[in-house]
Amino acid sequence: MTTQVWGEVLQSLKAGMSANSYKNWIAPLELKSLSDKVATFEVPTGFIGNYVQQNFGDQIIYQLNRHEQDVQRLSFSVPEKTSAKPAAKAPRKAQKADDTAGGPIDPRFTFDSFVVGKPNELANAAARRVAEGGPVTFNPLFLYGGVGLGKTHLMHAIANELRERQPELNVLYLSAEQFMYRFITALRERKMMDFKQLFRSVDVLMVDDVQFIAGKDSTQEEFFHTFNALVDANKQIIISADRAPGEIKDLEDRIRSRLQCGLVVDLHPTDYELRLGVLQAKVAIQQAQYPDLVIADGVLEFLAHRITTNVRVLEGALTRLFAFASLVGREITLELTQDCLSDVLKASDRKVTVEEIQRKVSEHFNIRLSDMIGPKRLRTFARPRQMAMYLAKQMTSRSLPEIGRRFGGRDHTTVMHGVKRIEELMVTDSQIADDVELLRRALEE
Ligand SMILES: Nc1ncnc2c1ncn2[C@@H]1O[C@H](COP(=O)(O)OP(=O)(O)OP(=O)(O)O)[C@@H](O)[C@H]1O
Repeated sequence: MTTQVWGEVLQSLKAGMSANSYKNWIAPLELKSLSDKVATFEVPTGFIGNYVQQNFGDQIIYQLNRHEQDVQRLSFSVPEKTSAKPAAKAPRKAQKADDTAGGPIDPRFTFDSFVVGKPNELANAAARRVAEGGPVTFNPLFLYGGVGLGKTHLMHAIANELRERQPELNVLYLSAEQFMYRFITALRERKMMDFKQLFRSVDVLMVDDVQFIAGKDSTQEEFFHTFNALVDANKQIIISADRAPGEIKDLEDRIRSRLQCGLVVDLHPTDYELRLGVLQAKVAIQQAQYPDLVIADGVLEFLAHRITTNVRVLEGALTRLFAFASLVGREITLELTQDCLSDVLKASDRKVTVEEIQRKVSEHFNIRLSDMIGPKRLRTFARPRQMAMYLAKQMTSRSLPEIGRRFGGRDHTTVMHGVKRIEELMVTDSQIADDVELLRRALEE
């Protein structure tokens, strides 16, 4: 397998998991060989190998096969030099653990670079309040929401702001996975006193993706003690998770109730305005890198409508688009966008089908579905039909001939004509523009 293919597999894996999981478990993998349907990786420690096998093994095999590699099993090996003589290495490791107890803070994740809209305004306000570093008013601050909606970004923004305002504060950010990893290492190396001391000496503790410790009894136990010690000492704790405390399964009740004691705020799924805002902000950053690139009108709006999954996917799509356009040296048009991002667009429009669009539009105009699809040319039917064709073109990745087939076997030129007609009317007739927007929103829900 070429490095390029492995690079693509890594990208696919990255898209399917949290940034922390990727960083902690997948990035350290070094593919050594691939033969007899076995992919062999070198890993820094046996623990990582076992962990990856149990938790990500199926995903890795699936993605390898998706990229045309015939793999049925994974094997992990630890290179000689790191596995040998653990006793001799112990002091160095302990030293390193102290230096890098937390994950690094990304300097790009600031409040300035965080775009605020209705879905995240409360979370943003709460995070800002904590970042002011005044007296602890709510403890913990519990941020939750779906994948890629900005939990990690907000936590890093708090850390960045606190470090600037009060550099003397000991701010520790780490993922729940890292917490567990440090805990297990401390147990194994009989360094529990160091571990406890380290975590009890912080002024602000941030633990990302806390749902990860659910079902892991001894880690939960240690987390509980750390949490209590810090709250008792009036130190700020900030926690994030992919769901509300009450919905995390296999979490001990005492931890759950502790987590609910402070302020619990959620990041809602993005809406169109927020997505567009994020895109505009990211474009400004990208254009600093590729100053010659031109982006055609309507491209950002198209992306904001079509990629509704989460901000990470949106951001990834834009980066890819810019890199592609700079390689081919062309303006970013709608066509180029559709070409370059066909897979992302396809994946994110699974939700809306042409049939749903037809149903919604016929309900909206109070006509029968059979009349929309049928041959009648009366404007009462033709206009809604054209609107449904337009929405199908915008909101799904179906080609014009495919759309035509779903509209009673019409030719692709008829669909093209319909789409154009609606585009023209949207400029001159505000009623049509409103109808389209209303329908689009209804379909996105
Ligand atoms: N409102 C926003 N404004 C600007 N960028 C954002 C916003 N929301 C998310 N992002 C960006 O999207 C990407 C994913 O966000 P982040 O890693 O914070 O998500 P998350 O909620 O922690 O996801 P996960 O559960 O996968 O860890 C980051 O690059 C982040 O900067």
